Amino acid sequence: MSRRFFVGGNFKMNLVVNSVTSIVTNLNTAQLDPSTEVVIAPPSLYLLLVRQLADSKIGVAAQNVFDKPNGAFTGELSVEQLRDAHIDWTIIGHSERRVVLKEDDDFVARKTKAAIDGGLSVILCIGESLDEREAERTIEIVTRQLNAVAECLSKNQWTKVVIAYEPIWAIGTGKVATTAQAQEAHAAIRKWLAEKISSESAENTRVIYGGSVSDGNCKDLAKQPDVDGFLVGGASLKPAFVDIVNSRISPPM
Ligand SMILES: O=C[C@H](O)COP(=O)(O)O
Repeated sequence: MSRRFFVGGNFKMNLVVNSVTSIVTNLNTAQLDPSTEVVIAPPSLYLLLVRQLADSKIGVAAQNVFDKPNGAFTGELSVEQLRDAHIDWTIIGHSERRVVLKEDDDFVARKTKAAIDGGLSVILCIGESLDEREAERTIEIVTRQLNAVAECLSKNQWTKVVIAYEPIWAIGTGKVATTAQAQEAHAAIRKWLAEKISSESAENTRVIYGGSVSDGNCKDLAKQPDVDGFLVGGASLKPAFVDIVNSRISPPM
């Protein structure tokens, strides 16, 4: 399999200068599986600091970006500003922004296009609510979310996207999807890539899982054939993050 395992740490609206410095310093000195791509997403206030502190092997992501190039958009950051700060990644469409800040599929798609056109790589978050899962609408919902982005992107741009499948009911709840639930959704997303985008994209676009990933459940999830990594929230603030990055290597005897 040619897809490089990917582990993102989404710090969300947590940490202050001292704690963010200590987390990044610890990551710099930790033994991280070199075959795993690691990208951390601090609050925007700390992007410059984290980019300066973090070892070059650790990628840095914004948690969001705006779809306009510049202008009177109070509180927003542009793609150009992120690039200027040597930030190569952004998360887009996290459910906390979709639900709390009412970002719809079209806005998420426009931001994804602006980010990729401007040279960023994107961690594109999709996922269903508990009601939607119970109504067996998971595939319908993630397909709708992906179709909106597919309307905006050219087929070859999907290599710049990491799709993060994050069932909303599993985020921050301690209620992780079972390995079977995760694999089923990921396989459906890969099928969508094959049918809607290209066989090349189905082969190369990474589909990662997010939602209560911990050092206790990551190994089994990582064994699933269509799980190419994780987007980690709460556990990315803890030493357990290193174990999640290293989830595909056995602990020393
Ligand atoms: O972006 C990360 C996800 O929202 C998962 O968060 P969590 O690991 O705290 O459940």
